[in-house]
Order: sequence, then C-alpha cells, then structure tokens
Amino acid sequence: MSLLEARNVSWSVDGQRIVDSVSLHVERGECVGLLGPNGCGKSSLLRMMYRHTRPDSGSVHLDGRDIWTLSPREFAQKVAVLGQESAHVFDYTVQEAVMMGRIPHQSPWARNSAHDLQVVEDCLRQVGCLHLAERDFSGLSGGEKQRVLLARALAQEPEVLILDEPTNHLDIRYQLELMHLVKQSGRTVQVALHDLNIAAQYCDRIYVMQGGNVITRGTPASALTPENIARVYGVDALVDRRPGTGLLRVSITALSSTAAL
Ligand SMILES: Nc1ncnc2c1ncn2[C@@H]1O[C@H](COP(=O)(O)OP(=O)(O)OP(=O)(O)O)[C@@H](O)[C@H]1O
Repeated sequence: MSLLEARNVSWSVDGQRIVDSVSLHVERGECVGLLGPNGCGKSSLLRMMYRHTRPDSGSVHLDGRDIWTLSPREFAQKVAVLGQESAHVFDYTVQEAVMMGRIPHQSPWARNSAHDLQVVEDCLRQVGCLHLAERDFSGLSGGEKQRVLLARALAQEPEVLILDEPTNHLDIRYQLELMHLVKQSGRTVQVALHDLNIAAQYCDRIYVMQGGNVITRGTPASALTPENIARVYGVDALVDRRPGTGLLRVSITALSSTAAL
C-alpha cells in the first residue's frame, strides 16, 4: 500500500477544471517530484494532498485511510507542509515559529516539554539557523524564512513532508542544501519544483503536469527527455549525464521553435 496516494482527484474553480482526474502515489521513503509550467495545477493538487482543499471528486489516502476521515491533529502528526504562504507566523520569534511544529504532539494547554525544546533546537541547528532563534521571524530574509519554515516542518516529526516550491527565495547553495537536508531527513517527500536539475538530482520519480493533467511520469531519466521538455515548457533542451557523478543534466538551449507557448 502506498503511504500517500491521490486517486483520480479533480478540482475546479468557477467552472474551470484546474486539476483533472489526477492519480499519483508516493511510496514510503520515496522523494517524488511534481513538475510543470506556471499555472498547470501543481499547488492546487498539493493542497488536496495536504488536506487543505477537498477534491470535487476522487480521494486522497494516507496509509490507506481517506485523509478527510482523519482529524486535523492526526493528519498533522503524520504530514508536514512547507507551502508558499507563511503569513501566520509573522508575529513570532524564530524559536516560537518552529515550536508551532510541536503543536500536533502536545496536549491542549500543555507547556513546552524539555523534549519539545530539544527537538526545536535540533531542527534549527539542522537548517543552520540556531543563531536566529531569538530574532523576529518577520525580520528574516526570504532564504532565512524558508529554512526556518523547513525547521518547523521537521519539528513536527512527520512521516511525510509535502513541499511546494521549497527552493523559492534561496540562493543556489541553499537550494542544494535544502534539498540535501530534506533527503537526509529520511522522510517520505512529495515536492513541487521548477528546477529540472534539482528534480533530476533529488527525486526518485517525477510526475509532469500540464493543464491540470499528468502528462508523463517515471524516473527522472525517463520523464525528462528533450521531447517532453519541449512539449511541456516550450524550450529546447540538451539532456546528458554529468562527467564524474553520472547525474542527469538538463541544459536549456533555446526557446523551442515548434512548441506553442
Ligand atoms: N483559489 C483559486 N481561485 C481561482 N483560481 C485559482 C485558485 N487556485 C488556483 N487557481 C488557478 O488555477 C491554476 C493553477 O494554479 P496553481 O497554483 O495550482 O498552479 P501551479 O502549477 O502551482 O503554478 P506555479 O508554478 O505558478 O506556482 C492557475 O491558473 C490559478 O490562477
């Protein structure tokens, strides 16, 4: 049984189908990438997978259970999200913001335990932000905020991490560091990404969306072909292997002369 699975989920807004009967599964320990151009429905699909939006039809299952039969607390004990919005932590210090990750594991009105404090400290150290613990979250740079929000997600000690474009705002070194940390955490990961090379490097499997549909899926090597890249993104690409590491490398060479944007 897959750990996380969307079965034929659809979602429309104002009569327009944004996600169109998409099925996707994430096995325990896998890192699964979700790719596709702006507006193709990645975030809308992820919002259904992290129990933010109910699908109009179809269902999402965690360990075989429909996620809408779980309480928000039960769900949050198992799934943490690094989304694109972080407004709700704006009035807190970094330490307090990361402590929010402990809420699903605390009883109501309980004080933070020594274990909670230790987990928060460990997670801040892991993302290289322990020195920011007393700072106001709102005063951090975009990249610092993103790393602190990852610390909050890790502090939740979830089985599954759902990440929506987590490398936004990060410089190239921190983009790689964040993905490295995510992989090192040993969690099961579902991640929407724009960078094809990061996807090729860190994802075990990839789903590529276009216009609300999954149009191809598979290993990075089978999904990220020049033909698929031209079809989906409208650019010409050279795909080869890096000397030394053998990792897949995607070089965008030009706007495609054949694909319509
Ligand atoms: N709540 C909403 N109300 C109206 N339209 C919406 C809503 N949510 C999403 N959409 C529309 O659905 C489409 C898909 O949006 P979505 O954010 O899922 O795409 P995406 O693939 O994540 O894009 P990006 O890569 O730009 O983040 C877009 O055209 C968007 O404007």
